Amino acid sequence: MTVIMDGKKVAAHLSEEIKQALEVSESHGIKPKVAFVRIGDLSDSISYENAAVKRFEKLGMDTEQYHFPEDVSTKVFLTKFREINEDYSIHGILLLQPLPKHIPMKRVAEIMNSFKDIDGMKASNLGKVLTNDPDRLEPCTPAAVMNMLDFYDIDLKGKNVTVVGASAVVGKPLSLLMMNREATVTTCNLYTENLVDKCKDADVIVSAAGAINLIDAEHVKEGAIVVDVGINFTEEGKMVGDVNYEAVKDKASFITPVPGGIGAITTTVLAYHLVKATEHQKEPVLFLEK
Ligand SMILES: Nc1nc2c(c(=O)[nH]1)N[C@@H](CN(C=O)c1ccc(C(=O)N[C@@H](CCC(=O)O)C(=O)O)cc1)CN2
Repeated sequence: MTVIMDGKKVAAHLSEEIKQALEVSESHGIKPKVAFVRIGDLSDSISYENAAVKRFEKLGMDTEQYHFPEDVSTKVFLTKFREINEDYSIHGILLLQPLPKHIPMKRVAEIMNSFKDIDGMKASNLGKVLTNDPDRLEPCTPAAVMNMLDFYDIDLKGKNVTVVGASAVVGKPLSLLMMNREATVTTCNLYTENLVDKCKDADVIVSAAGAINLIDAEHVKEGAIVVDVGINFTEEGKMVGDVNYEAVKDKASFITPVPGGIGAITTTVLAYHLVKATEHQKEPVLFLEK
């Protein structure tokens, strides 16, 4: 019998922890506030931002949205981004990705204070994923995958994991998080030759490549755990993942649906990171460190 992993249940569990932490913050007179920063109007970014705003408001957190036109100059954008970063009333920043090609991600990341980096995009936070330093803010989507596996008591130690997708926001940090749990990880991308061969012996397959129906029954061994991180929209506007869910679901022992799987946890992890970020910023000495 396949277990359908329920992202809403995991998000509800995490929300309870957030509510308790918010009570503590509020007792110190602090209300966490997030800034969403988006350049351009990519539909993926808009959907993510809208979903996140809804989640934060539901949890009673303050939000502020900053939108820039696609052709904003680097100078204008970096000046404004610096101001947002230096605003003491803002405890966390989510920069919607991808950025337009002319905006240098490296410079934006350098400006961002590491304690406001609630999606773990800075090299300093990603480095802590590599060294397995627990005092970090990690990218939210990989963290959501780990939350899901933990909630269902899935131990990765010794497991063969194939991660499909090697982006800096999902695939690469997720591979590291799983290696930190002593899994044997193979990281693939859309150009990997013989993807079926890389997947068909895996105990766990995670797809985060952003390609509809990339993972089909032939990729999945009987009893494998299948985690679908893809968020894609069909021409009819329906949200679907990377996995051909109907073809795979009876072969898998555990599977995440889309919607209602990893995507349903990600924005709650983001809110959890905002609470953590706010905690750090109560300590002025820590906050001054970059
Ligand atoms: N800084 C970042 N920007 C972006 C990221 C990211 O991880 N960091 N990822 C994408 C995410 N994305 C589309 O590509 C996307 C994610 C989530 C949603 C959404 O509607 N989520 C819903 C629930 C969905 C579900 O149940 O699966 C929610 O959270 O309520 C839309 C798009 C974009 N940019």
